[in-house]
Amino acid sequence: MEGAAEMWEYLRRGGGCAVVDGGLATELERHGADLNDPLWSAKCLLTSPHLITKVHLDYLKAGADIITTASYQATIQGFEAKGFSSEEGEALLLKSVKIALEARDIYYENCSDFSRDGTDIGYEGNARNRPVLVAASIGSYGAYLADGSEYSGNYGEAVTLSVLKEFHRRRVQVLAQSGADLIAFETIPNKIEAQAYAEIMKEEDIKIPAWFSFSSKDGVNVANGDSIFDCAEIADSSKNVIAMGVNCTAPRFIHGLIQSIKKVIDKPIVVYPNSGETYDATRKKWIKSEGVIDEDFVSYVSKWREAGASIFGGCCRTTPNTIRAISNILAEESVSPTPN
Ligand SMILES: C[S+](C)CC[C@H](N)C(=O)O
Ligand SMILES: N[C@@H](CCS)C(=O)O
Ligand SMILES: [Zn+2]
Repeated sequence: MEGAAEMWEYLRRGGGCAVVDGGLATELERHGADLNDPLWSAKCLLTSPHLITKVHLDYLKAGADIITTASYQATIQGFEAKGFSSEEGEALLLKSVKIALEARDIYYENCSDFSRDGTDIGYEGNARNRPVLVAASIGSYGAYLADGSEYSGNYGEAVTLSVLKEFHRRRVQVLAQSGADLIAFETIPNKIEAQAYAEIMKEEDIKIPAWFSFSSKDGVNVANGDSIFDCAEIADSSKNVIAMGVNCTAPRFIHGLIQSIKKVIDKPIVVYPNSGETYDATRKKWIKSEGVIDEDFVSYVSKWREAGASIFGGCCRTTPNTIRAISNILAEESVSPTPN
């Protein structure tokens, strides 16, 4: 896949849309992983890679077309803080992609076993006429800080554009050569970090495409208050960016954000909200938001599609059940979108 045109074609082959997986860390925790660690879900790369494989497979079986790797909070700097060398850190980044690629192979193999002898082994949703994509996750600098800053985007004045570029550069280079199909820059809380990613991809002549996905706390701006229109312009002008959208944001904010993004870009729009709960970074726990009810957001997916989004999934506190429900709703609708 090279540019947004190929992404549109990929979507067309799936009836106009695609399904991303749901919360990876959420599922790792549900299966017993303790993520109370600065590496958060990336800790499982060290302690329980088999669980990561299982979660990828569960999402593929639930109908995900795109799976995201366990590298959200995997940074070379974070691994170094644990005593690893930079080479070992790079190897762990590559390991996150290898696990996802292997899960995809297992899934394909089981799908073809299913069609060969007709035995139902639980691999539903396998009537695909396009490949599963592996998206290498890159969490923001705020994710590395491990204090919930990906929901504030306030990094302080010392964290300039060039600081962010040097922080992210090597990880982008390593993941671009990992065998992943694309890079998912996730939970971006401000404009400067999107700018840093766009400049790195240009300067390093990154050959794989990427999506930019932002976090928001109000449905109007991105998390730190920067304009979503400005962020969309950065995404629009980067050749590598094949989709842009919003993740780990409360479902009630998604509709308005899609409408804003749609005003600026012609590229596919990706949305994968969280459950609407709030993250307590001190206790590393999710807390029910008071006074606001985010009903089960799966019922909003058709409206989001009408508003112009075409890639749907879930983020923190969503599960394979969420993804199965989204996949079923989209399969029922299946009409081709047109670029705006
Ligand atoms: C998307 S948040 C829930 C990831 C975890 C956070 N960066 C932390 O380390 O607490
Ligand atoms: N891909 C990450 C995003 C966290 S905001 C996860 O699902 O755990
Ligand atoms: Zn999330």
